[in-house]
Amino acid sequence: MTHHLPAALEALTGGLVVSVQADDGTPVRNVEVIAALAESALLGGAHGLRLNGPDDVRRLRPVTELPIIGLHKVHNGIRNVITPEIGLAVGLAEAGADIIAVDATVEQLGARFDMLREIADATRRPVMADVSTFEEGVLAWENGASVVGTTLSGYTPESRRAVGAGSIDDPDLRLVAELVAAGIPTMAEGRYRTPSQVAAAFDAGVLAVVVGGAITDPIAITRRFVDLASGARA
Ligand SMILES: CC(=O)N[C@H](C=O)[C@@H](O)[C@H](O)[C@H](O)COP(=O)(O)O
Repeated sequence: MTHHLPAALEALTGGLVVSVQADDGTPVRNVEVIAALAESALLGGAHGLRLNGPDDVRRLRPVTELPIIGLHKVHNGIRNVITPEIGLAVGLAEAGADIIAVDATVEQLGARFDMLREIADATRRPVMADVSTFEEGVLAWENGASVVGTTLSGYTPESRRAVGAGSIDDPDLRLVAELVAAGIPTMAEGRYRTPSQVAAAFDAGVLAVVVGGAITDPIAITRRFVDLASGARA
């Protein structure tokens, strides 16, 4: 395995990446609104952005030289799958993404983990493998991923079993620790909601942490406060 850390990942090391995404049909799902949120994140000191779809990547590319992780979500009827086709990955690279995020779950790839290396070769970009379990992280690392993200823990049948008694509301810091212990460059992503959770991931030795909804989803943020309002608790 030839594994050097690509420049775009060097640039993210020790940093916070802000994921700016919105579901179709929500008021935030507008390229200019996404751009405003992303630019705000950059003003706040984000070290990079994670963006869904070539339109958003293309809109933000001239705004920053910091790394952009691009992904292309496709709904498979049950959940969003992340960049399931090589053509979608190439589209993200052409739009200006520095790193391509790919769904690297057994649920999605089955035995086709070599697709990760094909995407890296076709795009000439490092691949971030979004995994849900430790085993998937190892497979992804052995098949050409440059970094592994804990993004999909809790979103596949395999990972829901593994999380078991742990709260599905919390980030999967156990998976983070396992990947780091195996010497795999790791991005902590998925359900990081508080600064202390982010600090815990850095303490565990991750390369970077990705925070999404806690910063960029006003609907989810509002809901969390509303749930604590006395009227809702009655
Ligand atoms: C599961 C899935 O499709 N995750 C997506 C991956 O890009 C995004 O919807 C998440 O917002 C992102 O991973 C950041 O996570 P959080 O928003 O929990 O901080």
